[in-house]
Parts: sequence; C-alpha cells; structure tokens
Amino acid sequence: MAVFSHISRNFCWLPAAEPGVSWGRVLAAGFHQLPKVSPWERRRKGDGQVTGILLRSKQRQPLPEGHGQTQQQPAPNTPGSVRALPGNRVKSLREMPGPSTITNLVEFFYRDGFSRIHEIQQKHTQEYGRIFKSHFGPQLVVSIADRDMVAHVLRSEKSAPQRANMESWKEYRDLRGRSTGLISAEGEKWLKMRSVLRQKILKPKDVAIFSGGVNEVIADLIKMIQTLRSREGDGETVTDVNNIFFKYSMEGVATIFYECRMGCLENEIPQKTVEYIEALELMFSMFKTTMYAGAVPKWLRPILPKPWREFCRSWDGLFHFSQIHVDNKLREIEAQLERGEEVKGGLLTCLLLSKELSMAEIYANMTEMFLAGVDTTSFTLSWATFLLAKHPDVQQMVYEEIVRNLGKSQVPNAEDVPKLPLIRAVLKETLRLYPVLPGNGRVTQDDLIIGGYFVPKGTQLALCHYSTSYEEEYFSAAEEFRPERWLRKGNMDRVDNFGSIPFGYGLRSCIGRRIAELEIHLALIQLLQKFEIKTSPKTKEVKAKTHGLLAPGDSINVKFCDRN
Ligand code: HEM
Repeated sequence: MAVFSHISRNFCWLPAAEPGVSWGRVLAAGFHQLPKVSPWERRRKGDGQVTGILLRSKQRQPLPEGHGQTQQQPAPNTPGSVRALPGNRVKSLREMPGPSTITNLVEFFYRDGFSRIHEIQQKHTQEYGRIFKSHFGPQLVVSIADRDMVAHVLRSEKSAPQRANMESWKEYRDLRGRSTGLISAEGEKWLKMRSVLRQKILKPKDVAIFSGGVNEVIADLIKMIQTLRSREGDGETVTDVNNIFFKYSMEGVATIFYECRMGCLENEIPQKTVEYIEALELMFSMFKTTMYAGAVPKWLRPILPKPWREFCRSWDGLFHFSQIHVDNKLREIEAQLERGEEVKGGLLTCLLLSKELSMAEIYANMTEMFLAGVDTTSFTLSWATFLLAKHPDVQQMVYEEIVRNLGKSQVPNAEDVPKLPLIRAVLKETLRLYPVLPGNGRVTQDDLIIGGYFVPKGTQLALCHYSTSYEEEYFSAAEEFRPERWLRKGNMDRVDNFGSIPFGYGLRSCIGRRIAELEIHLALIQLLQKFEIKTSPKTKEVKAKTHGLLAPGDSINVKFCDRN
C-alpha cells in the first residue's frame, strides 16, 4: 500500500505503455528505482517534498567538478534531469525525440558519419536533447548525453552488465571453436573470467610490478625519438608521433602480457618484427573497418560476402598472433619445470600455472586484451604530447612538479606517481578532451525509467561520453585544456563527475585501466624529464576523427628539445 501511494504521488498518470509492455512493468520499473529515503527523513522533509522516483539519495548531492567546485544540478524537468516530478507522467519510447532512419542513413553513409561519430553525438544532443532515440536498421538505440542519467544507469547495474550485442564476435568464435574473451563474453562466463583477471591487474598495486619492464621500453622509446629527430632538418621535430607511440604501446603490452620483447623500438628492427608490425597494423586497420561486419545481416552475406570474410580473416590473424606467444611461454614453463627450476613470471605465467582459465580462454583473453591495449594507449599519449606542446605554461608546471619530487633524471616507478598529481591530472584532462571511446554501450537488464522515459529491459543504450565531456554545465571552460581542474584533496580515482568517465564505470569498466595509466604516466614523466615538447613549423591543427576509436585525424608533429 505504501508503495502504491508513493508511486501515485509521483506519477499523476501513467504513460501509454509501449507495445508489449504492460503498465505493471512501468510500475515495477518505478518501484525498482524508489529513492532510498527513510521514513524519518520523509517525515522531516515532508512527504510532499520527495521529488521523484528516480532521484536516489546519492544522486541528490551536487556533483563536484574535478577540483571540488560545486556544479549545478540540472534543473528539474530539463532534458538533463533524471527526475520524474510529481505531475509529470512517464513517457513512452514512442514519444522520445530523435533523428529519423533516413536522417541517420544520410548522415552516416552519405556524409561519412562513421568518422564523425563524436560530432554527431554533440549535434544530435543539441537538436533532440540529452536523451534521444535513433534507429539503425532494426536496432533501436537510446542515446544518453546527461551525466546524471549516465550515473543512474551505471549505478543500477547488476552483477554481469552487458555492453552491446556481441553476436558477430560470438559467431566467429563458435565457427572456429574458440572461446570468448572479456570483451565478447556475457553472463556467467564473463563473471568467471573477470573475477580471475581482476585479481591480477585491476589495482594499481597489482600492476606496479610491471614498472621495471615498462621503463625498459621507455628507454628505447627515448632513443628512438632521438634517432627520428636527428633525421629532420631542425634536429628536433618528430613527425607523426602516433607511429612511435603505437610501437611503444605494442612493445609495452607485449612486455606485460607475453613477458617478452618484440623489438618494435629498435633502430634496426628485425625483418621478422617488421613483417609482424605491418601485419598487425593491417589487422588493426582491417579490424576497424570490419567492425561493421556485424551490421550486415546474415541473409545478406551471400550477396555481400566481403565484410564477414574480412572480419574472420582479421580475427584469425589476431588469434594467431597471441597463440604463438602463449604457446612459446607454455613451452618455456614446461622446460623449466622439467629441469626442476622454480617458475617465476608475470601475468601469462600466472594464468598458465594457475589453470583458473582454460587454454582457449587464455588465448581469447590475450587476444582481446592485446587488441584493446594498443591503440587506446597510443592515441592518448599522442594527444597528451600535442596538448603539452600547445600549452607550455602547463608543461612547465608539470615539469617543475616532477623535478621537485624526483629530480631531473631519477627513473620513476609506480610508487612515485601518486606524488605527482599534475601528471595524473594531465592524463584525466587529455581523456576528457579526447575520450578514446567517445561513447560506450549498455543493454538494459531491467526496465528503467530514464529522464522521464520508460526504457524496457533489453534496450541498447549509447552513453555519449564525448558530448558530456564538453558540456559547459559539467566542466567550466570545457573547450580548454585545464588539467588543474582535476586537482583536489583525497582520492583522485573517485568518480564524482560522470561527465567524464573515459575508462567506463563499475563492474564492467576497463580492466586495463591501471596498465594504461602506468604506461602513460611513466612515459610522460620521463619524456618531460628529458625533453621540452614544443610546437614546430610542421605542427598543424589536428582534429579528432572516429574510426571505431577517437583518433588523431592527421599526423601530430612536435619538437622534442633537449632540456638543459
Ligand atoms: C587510455 C587507455 C584506455 C582507455 C581510455 C580505455 C577505455 C575503455 C572503456 C571505456 C571500456 C568500456 C568500459 C565500460 O563498458 O564501462 C574499456 C573496456 C576494456 N578495456 Fe580498456 N581502455 C584503455 C586501455 C586498455 C588497455 C591497456 C587494456 C589492456 C588490458 C584494456 C582492456 C580492456 C578490456 C579487456 C575491456 C573490456 C572489459 C570487460 O568487458 O570486462 N583497455 N576500456
């Protein structure tokens, strides 16, 4: 009874239910999200003031920006509000605004929207509000570009959140008798693998042991920068820094995952490695284009066979690559055991010895994590370098902090990073301006009411991080590079601004976050100790483009000048 009166107070009337959705489900969705307000609190505030069924007590606190400034809550009943105020009815998806199928077709296929997904996110948010729907063929997607709604969705997650329909990934794995990995797995299988892997790499202290290996790679990165700039007329400019950071990231993840060096950063790269890199680069680029293979329905494949064929070919290559390394390591361990030696090692050794995952699961996870760990890190390093070159004042502040705490040449390790809040702030601000994943997905596992709309279980959501990252209401002077906005007392890891969550949030967030942070922080610290990064006459304005990930749209060219 109490529940019923609560709901009736908050809903003056109920929506026309979606086809196939009963009013009972709408009520249940509301009940599921009742605010956690104690009877005592209700009496104190007066029952009438309980403002909406969506407003959890946690979400009512103002969400501060990075450095503790209090941000304004979105006004009730604006597109940004998650509230369903008394007097407001819950609306159905049919009433949700959004671009028509034809508009999307023109935008994506005629105007090459696939390379501007981040801009389209912003454009549609401006046109339709912070929650809108789009149709991609038969697929309905509800896009959310409001930090409070994003927070609400992610905080309502169950134990095994689902990101998107991974049917094509699963189909390939079934076809080849392979396992799913962390990115493609769902439900119980995902939970099992995640619980094994999270114990090994999810905390900063878990990945601290990789500092030594990563620092060796950084030493090679610095040598390579010196070689490359010596080939330029001014002796200082390095063109297309992403190329070198790609090699750095690949070498870094190979060191961490496969416990071996590949020689990507050597002056004379072994021919075998050159072929390897070329094959991998091709695979990564092919992989991106074939991402769309899943969009071609099965029945169309006999007429349009290429995307699916390419999709399978690129996965074959990726699996083959990791299988070679996993098998090498396995043989090494077996030989050590035969000789009666003690076996010590990193992540892969640990997985092979513990047998918590099957061999097929190890192959799949090494493949998917390797894939997830290269471009993400290299793009972010490229953008960070670009931003530091364009903001010498910020660079000077960061450099001074490094010198104050570590001196001009002390090689840092993971334990040193917390002493350098500015370097962490540089990474956070870089990822706010250039979130590698400009949008993320979730499939709702319950009926939810979001922004006043009834969103049935099983709906594909697109969480528009790029849009929210540039929202003036969440980040003052949002267009500007201001790392200091992230400085604050206490734990910098705490998420209290869902406007920028570049690694996602919650149970299904990025498992490689600590690895990426380690690789980026240690590299930036040492690059700044060694060089002053400056713009060069060859530095152009570089805009972002989307190619699956948010990538630099052109080559980034900057000077690496020796520090005195
Ligand atoms: C700057 C670097 C990186 C960024 C910005 C990034 C971002 C993300 C994001 C946004 C997600 C989705 C999270 C969610 O759905 O809530 C994700 C998932 C994932 N990332 Fe990263 N990532 C980065 C580096 C890495 C690295 C180095 C690895 C390698 C270990 C990695 C492995 C993964 C995996 C395996 C998943 C899927 C996790 C799961 O579904 O359980 N990422 N990443």
